[in-house]
Amino acid sequence: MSIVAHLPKTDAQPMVTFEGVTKRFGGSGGRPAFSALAGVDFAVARGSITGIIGRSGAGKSTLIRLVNGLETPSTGRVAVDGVDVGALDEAGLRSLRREIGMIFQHFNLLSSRTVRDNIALPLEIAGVDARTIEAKVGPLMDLVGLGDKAKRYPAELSGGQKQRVGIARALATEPKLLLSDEATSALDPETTQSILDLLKRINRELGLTVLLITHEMEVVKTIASDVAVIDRGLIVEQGRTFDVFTRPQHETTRALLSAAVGVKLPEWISNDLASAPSAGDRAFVRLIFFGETAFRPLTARLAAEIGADLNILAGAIDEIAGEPFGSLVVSYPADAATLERAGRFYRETGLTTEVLGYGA
Ligand SMILES: Nc1ncnc2c1ncn2[C@@H]1O[C@H](COP(=O)(O)OP(=O)(O)OP(=O)(O)O)[C@@H](O)[C@H]1O
Repeated sequence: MSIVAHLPKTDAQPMVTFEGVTKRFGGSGGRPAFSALAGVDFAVARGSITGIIGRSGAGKSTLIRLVNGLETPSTGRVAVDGVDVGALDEAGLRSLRREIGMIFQHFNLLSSRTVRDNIALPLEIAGVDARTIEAKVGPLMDLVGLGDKAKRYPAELSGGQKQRVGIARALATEPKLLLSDEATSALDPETTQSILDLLKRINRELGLTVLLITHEMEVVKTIASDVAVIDRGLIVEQGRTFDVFTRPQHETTRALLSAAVGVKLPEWISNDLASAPSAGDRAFVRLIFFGETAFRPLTARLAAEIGADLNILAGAIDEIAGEPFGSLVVSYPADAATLERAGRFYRETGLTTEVLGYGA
């Protein structure tokens, strides 16, 4: 066990840390090795809901399997609550896994067991006595809203109800960390929302840290306080969800988010835009409102600054990790005098803008 395990735990100590983690698969029998993780440094803050997003094959599942010791790093170190996962023996891994709950896309319930018995399973495996199990399972069923379904079998439940059983089962051993592997990907939008509400409530009320991997940007946008973007085995961007989603820096993040955040111009306009203005062109600009700017009447002032020739083409108000965020696409003449006036206005007001291009 690592020496870090003996240090006092503070809020500042992350729940999970990845330090220089690489993971290679294969490489035996003359086959080339494949590098699924290429050097990951990353921390999951205690009490956070942290999302990991990335395209298919980017390394999300590998990352999460390293946390509960289903995989071991080729190099580097993964620690959960200060404990080096790679240094644990079988008994150590068993006790670590009791402290980590996991929920899955396809729920992984045992079809021959009732709701109650599915939730009790991890406690039975841990050797907990029948009376304690009885005392724990009832409140767990109530917590996930299935108090009246104890004797039902998985086949009798909807997808959302099955995931609620999965969540109750994951919480049975009172874990400090919940890993979620695409837990809402098989659910419709309304059911997804109710499961996300439940995860948010569990995070808040039980203080449980949640690490989730997903290809659904909406999931991260709705509940994750923090996010990391993984691309070809590397974390290319990480930070508070609001910051990363409103000001994405990396090309992969921008591509993943393009449909999920703010507004887009219709393609028939955006396809024809040039990167520099020609005579008589208009500038197409996205204005982004957040924090203080979300509440100031800046559009009216911009119109006053630019004159009557301001077109509002698209707009949306959104919420990211509980914070309001608005975006507006406008166009105005791209002559030097107007561009200068608009630029001055953006500098003075601190408004965030993105020039989409120039066109007729
Ligand atoms: N056991 C394994 N043996 C060989 N290659 C593997 C193994 N596990 C994963 N890989 C490869 O590592 C890469 C990352 O896989 P991983 O499952 O972590 O990606 P992912 O981001 O979770 O993708 P998805 O969203 O499609 O599940 C993929 O190219 C995958 O084929």
